[in-house]
Amino acid sequence: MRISFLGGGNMASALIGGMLERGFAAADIQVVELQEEGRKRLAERFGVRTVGAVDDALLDCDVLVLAVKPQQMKAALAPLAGRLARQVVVSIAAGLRLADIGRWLGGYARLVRVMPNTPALIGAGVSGLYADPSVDAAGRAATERVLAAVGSTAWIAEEAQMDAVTAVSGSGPAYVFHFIEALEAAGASLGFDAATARKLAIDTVLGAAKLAAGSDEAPGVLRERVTSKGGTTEAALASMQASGFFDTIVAAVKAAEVRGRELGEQLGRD
Ligand SMILES: NC(=O)C1=CN([C@@H]2O[C@H](COP(=O)(O)OP(=O)(O)OC[C@H]3O[C@@H](n4cnc5c(N)ncnc54)[C@H](OP(=O)(O)O)[C@@H]3O)[C@@H](O)[C@H]2O)C=CC1
Ligand SMILES: O=C(O)[C@@H]1CCC=N1
Repeated sequence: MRISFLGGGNMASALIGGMLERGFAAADIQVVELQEEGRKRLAERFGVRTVGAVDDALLDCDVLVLAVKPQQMKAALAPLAGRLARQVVVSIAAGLRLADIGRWLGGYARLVRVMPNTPALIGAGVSGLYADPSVDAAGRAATERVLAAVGSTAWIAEEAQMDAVTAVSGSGPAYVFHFIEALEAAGASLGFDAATARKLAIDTVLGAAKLAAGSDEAPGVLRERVTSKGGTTEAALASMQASGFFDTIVAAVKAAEVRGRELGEQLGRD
């Protein structure tokens, strides 16, 4: 299977790195990227073919992944209009709706909307996938093969729910990194050197996530197991509750979902 990327930034790099780790061949992957520096980095790091503008070789692929920022998409698709025939076009852009992408492509419906996340780089991503009803089983299978190589996948029933996927798992790693930053800062403020504070914070999140992933019990039950009556965790959780930690996270995810819908509506007017 040949895969081409339009845009070679953060997310394309995470996907390509994860795919190569899982046995995809560099010779089957191509990237069109505007930045010369970006092209050099991709070629050196991954050994993939990079070009500065769309060419026929780039379009000779089974799956074309659209990995430019939502605001860049319409302009980036202009050179592709009327040149696609068999490729499954997979957009990973936040917010953008398939109908608008299809229109910008001059009327093309073999489209799948996917929301991956950056842990794809180490094969630990999770992606939500939504296919235009006109995409056949082979097109869905090809898309799933790419994303399953870099993590778990879930087909989403309604395109409108893709903004919620974006808010929960697409942006989600940033929330977790922010939590790690806070735990690390707390450790440092309690006197640990930087390296020790970081190790304690990261290994705690890693261990807790692994425990939750491997357990039949809900995270809330696992939380209760840490929380001894009258102990230290209880004091911390009471402090979190008093400052609205849980509601803050829920509100943040909702803000991301709203922003995704806004992006789709605003950019789709073009
Ligand atoms: N980062 C993440 O965690 C996730 C991102 N996404 C989605 O992935 C997409 C890419 O995000 P991300 O990788 O973070 O963004 P980046 O800005 O890192 O990558 C986009 C790259 O595409 C380049 N580019 C812009 N226009 C064109 C063009 N016409 N042809 C070729 N290359 C072009 C950009 O160049 P320049 O720098 O000059 O603009 C940039 O290098 C977005 O739509 C985002 O919503 C989805 C899931 C997670
Ligand atoms: O922040 C963003 O808009 C993109 C989409 C999900 C993660 N990053």
